[in-house]
Amino acid sequence: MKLQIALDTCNQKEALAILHDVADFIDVIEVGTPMIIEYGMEPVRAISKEFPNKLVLADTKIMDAGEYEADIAFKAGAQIVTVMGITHDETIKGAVKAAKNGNGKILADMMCVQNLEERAKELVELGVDYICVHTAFDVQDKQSPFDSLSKVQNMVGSQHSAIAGGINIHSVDKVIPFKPEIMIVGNGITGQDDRRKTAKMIKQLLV
Ligand SMILES: O=C([C@H](O)CO)[C@H](O)[C@H](O)COP(=O)(O)O
Repeated sequence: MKLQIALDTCNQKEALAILHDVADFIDVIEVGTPMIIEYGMEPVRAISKEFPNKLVLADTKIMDAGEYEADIAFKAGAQIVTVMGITHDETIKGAVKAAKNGNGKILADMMCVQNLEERAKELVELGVDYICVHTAFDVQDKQSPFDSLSKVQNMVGSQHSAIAGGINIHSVDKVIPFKPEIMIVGNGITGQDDRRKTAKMIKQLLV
């Protein structure tokens, strides 16, 4: 199980400082969507250069122009790029093509997908590597991603599954029994007073 840190609401300097603090316990570094909206691919370039031994994920949440947009992120140094699972198959196929050309992987974000199991199966058949059940920031006070994880795993297996959305040290135990390939934690690490200690504790729970 890989631990992915989501860097959402920081600038590049802050992101690098957080990463130097916690990198020992992190497998995948996510340059989050808010960061990409504010700074483009620059943090992806800088972080992949600074941490060549970590996987870097660009949370582009691609909805259209799959090949063109995914290609931009792979060329900037990302090894994993995200696309919205709800979008057109043509967009998914384009992103998968860019991943093949860039020797990278695609993670599909299942936010807003209603037919979760059916769509997860289709996406893996289209060549998507990871299916991520995800509770959006904006609805985390009333929803959680935990129940969706087993549904996805029943269709595509744990090796293709990922989970995100409000996970923290107190809720990790709801994820561990399912052993998804990637568990994503944003504010549950970045928003803590002692980020290094929190990241270490979470990572220790995963192995
Ligand atoms: O993808 C995310 C969100 O949609 C904002 O772009 C977050 O990176 C993801 O939810 C993980 O962050 P936390 O919910 O703070 O753990």
